[in-house]
Amino acid sequence: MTDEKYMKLAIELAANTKGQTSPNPLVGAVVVKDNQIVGIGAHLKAGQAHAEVHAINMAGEKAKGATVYVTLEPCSHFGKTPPCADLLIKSGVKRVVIASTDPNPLVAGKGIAKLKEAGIDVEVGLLQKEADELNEVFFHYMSTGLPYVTIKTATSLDGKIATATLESKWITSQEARLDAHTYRHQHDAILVGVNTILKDDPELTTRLPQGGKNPIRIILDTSLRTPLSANVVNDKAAPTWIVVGCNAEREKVAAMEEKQVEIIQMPTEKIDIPTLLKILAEKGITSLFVEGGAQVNGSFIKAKAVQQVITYIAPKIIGGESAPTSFGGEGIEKLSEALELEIKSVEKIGPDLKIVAKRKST
Ligand SMILES: Nc1c(/N=C/[C@@H](O)[C@H](O)[C@H](O)COP(=O)(O)O)[nH]c(=O)[nH]c1=O
Ligand SMILES: [Zn+2]
Repeated sequence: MTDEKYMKLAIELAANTKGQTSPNPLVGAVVVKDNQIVGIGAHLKAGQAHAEVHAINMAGEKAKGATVYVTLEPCSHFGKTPPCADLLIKSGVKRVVIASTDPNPLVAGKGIAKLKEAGIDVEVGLLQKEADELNEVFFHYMSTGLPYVTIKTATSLDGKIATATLESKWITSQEARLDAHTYRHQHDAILVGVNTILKDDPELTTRLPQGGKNPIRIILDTSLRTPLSANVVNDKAAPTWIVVGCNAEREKVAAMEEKQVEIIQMPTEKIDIPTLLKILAEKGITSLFVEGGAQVNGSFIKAKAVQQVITYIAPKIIGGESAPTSFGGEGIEKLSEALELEIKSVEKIGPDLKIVAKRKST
């Protein structure tokens, strides 16, 4: 098998733990000796063993003189677990092939330097593009200190998210709605505006046939209009945080806290998205799934606080100039101010279309 084939396996191992490792990166490792795979591993959960540890443990004695393929530069600092670079040196591997270098300024290049000093043959950059894409959330969070934001919209062919009388259930198909739940599993938190709570009383949980992690539920609700009877307040299916302005009534705040809802009070009357993102990042949110509605989506676009937009389009025409579209707010005047993205994929999901678009990497 060529180097590429082993690195593809390591990337595959990492890709399959998506949604499990946050706030840590996705990492896969494969140990090969005399053209035989003698150990494989992936980082499974933050705080637990790194991918290299699982793979080297599985290889045992066979690690001596072996080649290790790892999707991210081995760590060289004492985090929750001892450094992988030291483990690789101790286990006597001969060669280490790395896809991505670590973006964390504290570690970048240190792991590679340690391995080279120990006389290990190190090669960097094999399938780096695929491996970097895998960790776009982790790299974004490390380099900006802010959560990676995905906005999901679901519209008719003519771009409406509801009729003029605000009926919206359902525009897209069951298959498309189910597909969106994969992103709920993969993101640390899901965010909607209070209008969605008042209109749909949603659960905002991950209901995939194969199961999945429920994201933390974040509600933007400046004057705390979320009813105490709402699903997200009572079902205890996941933590619920409600973001309010500084003028939210103290009694309402107290009543919500009584029900174990966490209230995030902004220092300003209105909710400022960039300030909110900093607060969420400090609370460990590395990825945020924004499911609208139009007003909330509009505020994220205005703040240019989005990395990925996922649009589901149903082959239906709703019409009506007052029927709402995906992005509310005042919008832009000049086309040159439009948020530029690039389309990454277009696919059919049941009768609907799914378009994934991403911000051009700056
Ligand atoms: N109206 C539609 C959607 N609407 C999305 C949100 O407005 C819903 O309140 C939210 O998905 C409900 O979450 P739940 O209670 O956890 O199921 N989303 C879609 O993909 N297609 C639609 O046609
Ligand atoms: Zn490590």
